[in-house]
Amino acid sequence: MLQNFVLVSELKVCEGCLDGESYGAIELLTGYSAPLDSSLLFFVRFRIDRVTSYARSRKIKRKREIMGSESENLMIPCLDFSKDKLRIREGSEEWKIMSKKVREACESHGCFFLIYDDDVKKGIHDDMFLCMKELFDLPLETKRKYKSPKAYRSYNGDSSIIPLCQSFGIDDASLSEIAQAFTNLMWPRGNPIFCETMKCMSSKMAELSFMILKMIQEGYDLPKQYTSEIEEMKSSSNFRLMKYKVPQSGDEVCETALLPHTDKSAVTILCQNEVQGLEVLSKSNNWIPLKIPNQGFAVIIGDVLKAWSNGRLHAATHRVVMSGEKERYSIALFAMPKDEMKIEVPSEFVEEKIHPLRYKPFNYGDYLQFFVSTLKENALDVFAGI
Ligand SMILES: O=C(O)CCC(=O)C(=O)O
Ligand SMILES: [Fe+2]
Repeated sequence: MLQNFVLVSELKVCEGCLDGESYGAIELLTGYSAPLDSSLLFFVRFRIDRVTSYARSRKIKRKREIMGSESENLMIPCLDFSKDKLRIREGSEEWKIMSKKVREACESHGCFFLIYDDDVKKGIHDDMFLCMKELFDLPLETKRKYKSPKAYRSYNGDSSIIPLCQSFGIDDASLSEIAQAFTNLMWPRGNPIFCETMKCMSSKMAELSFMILKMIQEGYDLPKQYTSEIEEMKSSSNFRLMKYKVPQSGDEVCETALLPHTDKSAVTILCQNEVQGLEVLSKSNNWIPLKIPNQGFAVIIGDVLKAWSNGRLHAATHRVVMSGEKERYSIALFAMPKDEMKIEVPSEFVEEKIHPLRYKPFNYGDYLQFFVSTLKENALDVFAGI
C-alpha cells in the first residue's frame, strides 16, 4: 500500500542522488506517484536501496551488452587507403582489391573505419577541433545568427529532444565564398585560421567521399556509363559541426545524445575528438560502439546508396550516446545529390529471383521533403519501397 505514496519528483529532490535510470526504476516499482509524506522517509530510503541496486544491475547489463557487441565491433573493417604511405591509385590492382573490401563492408555492416594519411591532412584534424571549440565557445546570440531555410542547417542548441547536442550545418563549405561568409557571420572582425581550416578539412572529406563512391562503382564492376551518376551523388555536401555536452546525471550513465536514424545522404564521413560515443545497430540488432581510430574516420552508408543499390548496400542505423566527463566534438560530411537528381536502380542490381526490384525511381528533393515532414523511421521504404 505504502508504495502508492511516493512522489517521484520530490524523491529526486530529497535524495539528490537519483539519475535518469533510478527515476524510471522508482516509477516501475511504485506503479504511480503521489505526495511524499515525511513519515514515509524510512520507506523511501528502503526503496532507494532497491532502486540503486536496480540501477547498478542495469549498468552491469549495459556493460555486458557492450562487451557482447565488442566482438561485432572487431568485425567492422578498418580500411587503410594510404597503405605504406602510398596513396592507392585509381585503376591499380590495390585499388581494385580495396574496392571489393569497401563493397563488402558496406553490404555487411553499412559502415567501416577509414585511415587516410597524406601530407595535407597531417595536423588538420587537430586544428579543426581547436577551431570548433572556438566556434562553440562563442556567445549564444552570435551562434544563433546562423540560420538557413533548409532543414538541419541552422545553429541548433535548444532542442529539448536532444539537449546534449549543438550543431551547425554548412552546405558546400569548401567553396571560398561560403566559408568566408560563415566565418564573417561568426567573427565579424575575421578569423582566417578558422576559414582556411574549415575549407581544407571539408574538401579533404569531400574528396574521400568521392573516392568511396568510385570504389563502390568499381566494387560492383559497373560500366563506365554510371560514372556520371556516381558524380551526381556527391554534387552537394553538408559539413556538420557538432558538440555534445557531458550528461549531468553522473559519469556512469549513458545518455542518448543523438537519436537513432539513418542518414539521408549517399555516404557520410565522420571524425571526432578523442571522445567516443557513436554506435551503429548491427543487422543482428545489437548496438555496437564504434571506436573510431585516432585521426581516422567512420564511413556510413546513407539512404540514397541503399535505394540506388536496390538495398544491397546497408544504410546503417546509428546514434550517439554520451557518458564520462569529457565533451565530444564531431564532424560529419554528408555527400549527397542535388534535389533534382532522380534516384533509379541500375538494371545491373536487379535480378528476378534473389534481388527483385525494391525501390521505384524517385526524386531526391521529394524524398527529403517527405522525410522532413513525416520524420518516419523507415521513410525510404514508405516513400519509395515497392
Ligand atoms: O556525431 C556523430 O558522431 C554522429 C552524427 C550523426 O550521425 C549525424 O549528424 O547524422
Ligand atoms: Fe547520422
